[in-house]
Amino acid sequence: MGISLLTSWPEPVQRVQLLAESGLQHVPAQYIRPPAERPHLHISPAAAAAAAPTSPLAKSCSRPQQGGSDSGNIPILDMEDLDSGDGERREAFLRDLGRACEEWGFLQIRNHGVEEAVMEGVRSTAGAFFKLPIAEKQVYANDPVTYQGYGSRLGVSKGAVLDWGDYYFLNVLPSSSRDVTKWPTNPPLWRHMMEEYCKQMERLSKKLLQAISLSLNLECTRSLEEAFGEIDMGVRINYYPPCPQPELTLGLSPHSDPGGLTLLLQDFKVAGLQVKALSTSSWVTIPPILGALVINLGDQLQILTNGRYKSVEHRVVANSNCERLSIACFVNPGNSTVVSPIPKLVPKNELPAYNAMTFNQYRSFIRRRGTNGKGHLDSIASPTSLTPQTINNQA
Ligand SMILES: O=C(O)CCC(=O)C(=O)O
Ligand SMILES: [Fe+2]
Repeated sequence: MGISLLTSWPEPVQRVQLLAESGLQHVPAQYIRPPAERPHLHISPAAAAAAAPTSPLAKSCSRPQQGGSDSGNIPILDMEDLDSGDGERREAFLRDLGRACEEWGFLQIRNHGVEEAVMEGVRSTAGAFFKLPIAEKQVYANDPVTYQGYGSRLGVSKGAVLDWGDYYFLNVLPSSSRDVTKWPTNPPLWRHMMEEYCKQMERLSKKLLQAISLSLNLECTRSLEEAFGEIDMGVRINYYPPCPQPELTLGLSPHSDPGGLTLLLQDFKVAGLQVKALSTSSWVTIPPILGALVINLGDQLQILTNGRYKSVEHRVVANSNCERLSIACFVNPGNSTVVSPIPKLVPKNELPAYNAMTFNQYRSFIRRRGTNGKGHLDSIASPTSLTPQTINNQA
């Protein structure tokens, strides 16, 4: 891992929103994925008709524009079952949670306690930022050292295929990691909404970590929180403009999230997020559900659980007629926390499946290389658990 950090992007940064707004009819070459990585969109004549400019946006956007299965069985859990005081409902919730973490690495939750007004507030102020004049947004342009601010690419590999999306990334916790100069002052409510949203997300993430600890039968409800150490939290607002040729590109390349737990507020009008089902390796769309949150496990939880719970590859498909906005809150182990499998989860007489590493080391590795499916996690699997294929992939 002896590659030094680049302090600026390897090529001039293009804002995808500007490209989209220029009215171009073809996706520029650097956004075109090799045929095997394209999303195989099947746009039916009916969907194409619905996409005509005169049709109501919400009608044509709510339908996923994709091939493969529609929603599969990505579990939807009701957090009231956890809080109800009814022992059986609680047990069933923990069992379903454990199964979701093992079989999908993804779930949706309802009745999670995050106020609707706060979700709506953060969504609308975050969206309003992207509508500001470009010069105002450029003041917050980010760099590949901290990633904080207004960005358009992940990773610094020169010549990499780019994603059809812009984003805004911020460190939120610990407070010492915040760069307040990167917190927009316009829209005026932006800071307040983000602060409130993140507070509620932090509370919810702790509750989820406790529930996940219980689902694993760990000694103590706080086992995972303790393994995380001081929580590191970041938030990324993803903005995907409409795309003239969504069948050639992706809004976000396949990746697993590097951290602990991701709490995602999807765009409730526009589908686009897809998960690579562990059972079939096919891409499954996560349907937007108003008021629900998508929860997914990151690589650090796969490491801590010695591979029992999974961080699963996901991607975002672009959309020909609708913009899409999502807000991902990444809850991670502390920067200097050394993460390795929890001993109780390593079978007797076996070596841990992953080598120990601080979260900071892991993250900087990914920030240099950009998204790479699950290749980063495979690369720290301990030699005993490497398959010939993963070894070849690392070469
Ligand atoms: O936009 C989405 O729905 C997913 C975003 C995502 O996977 C991420 O920000 O890591
Ligand atoms: Fe992600």
